[in-house]
Amino acid sequence: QSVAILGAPFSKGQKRRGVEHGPKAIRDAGLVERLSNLDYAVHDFGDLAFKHLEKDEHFMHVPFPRTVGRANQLLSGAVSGAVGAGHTCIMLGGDHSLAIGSVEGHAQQCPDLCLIWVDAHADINTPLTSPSGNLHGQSVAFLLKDLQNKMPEVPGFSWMKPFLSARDLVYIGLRDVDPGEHIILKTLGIQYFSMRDIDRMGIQRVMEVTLDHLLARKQRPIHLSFDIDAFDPSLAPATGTPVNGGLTYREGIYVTEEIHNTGLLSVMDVVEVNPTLGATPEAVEATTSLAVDVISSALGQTREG
Ligand SMILES: N[C@@]1(C(=O)O)CN(C[C@@H]2CCCCN2)C[C@@H]1CCC[B-](O)(O)O
Ligand SMILES: [Mn+2]
Ligand SMILES: [Mn+2]
Ligand SMILES: [Mn+2]
Repeated sequence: QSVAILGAPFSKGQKRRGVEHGPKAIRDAGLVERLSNLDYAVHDFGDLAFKHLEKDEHFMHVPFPRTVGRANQLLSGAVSGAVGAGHTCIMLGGDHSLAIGSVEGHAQQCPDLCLIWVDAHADINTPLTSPSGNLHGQSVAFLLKDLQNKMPEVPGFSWMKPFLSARDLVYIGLRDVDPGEHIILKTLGIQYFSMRDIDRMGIQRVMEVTLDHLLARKQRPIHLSFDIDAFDPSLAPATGTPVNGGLTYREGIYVTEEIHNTGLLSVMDVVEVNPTLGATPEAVEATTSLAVDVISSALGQTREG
């Protein structure tokens, strides 16, 4: 059992400073020690070195398209290499635009992967529907074959093409979905469990239906893309787009325990931890230790010893 840690100190998928410090903050919260205690051989690959491209004009109202595209091209190669070397890979963000490269690199090794997106947001805007232009809110749209006819050619992304089918994706934790995203979710028939669904069904049933939807027909590798803002802001305040009414600690841990128990977790992203946005050091520490807890749980740390 070996795990690779990949730091991705990147922030240009959104406009707030500080999320590039996420990887260091999560490591400083004791990630390597916690995973070593779980009997993993831990390979910390350090942080990727992202170049900021000089000329990188907006595409429509989308900022830094070439910088984001190039960062994801680099990340894709790194994730592909780590998975190809037989590691379970933990990608530490950085903003959620990094999921483009993380999932794409994973799919190079595991083309039949399925994707579980844990997030307050759907991150499925296209450049045409996005209210902000920020690419961290468009990541999924770059991955889906089903959206190809709705996506313009964004400069910086010619190195990749969409590969994921809508049926191979499930969302958990949605509570702030833009109108354009809602239309896409409904049109593509994407399976999602909003916070309302969690209130109605309970997290146990949500995980049962999620894993049945994705794995009943065929067992295959899981990519878990975990946005820390899926948690209630009272638990994870140090993040860029907090939304009230999020996952409890126990719901989040149950999600990752169930995913661990499939034995199929292959890559996990933990993104949008922004240590500069905590009001106090305690708020930052709460957020970073929560990130370490969910990673540990996804990798087999149990509550029952
Ligand atoms: N859909 C969004 C986008 O900008 O595309 C708009 N939203 C912010 C907006 C604030 C006002 C009320 C409605 N929501 C952020 C989200 C992206 C989150 C990216 B993630 O990686 O944090 O999930
Ligand atoms: Mn601008
Ligand atoms: Mn997100
Ligand atoms: Mn989010």
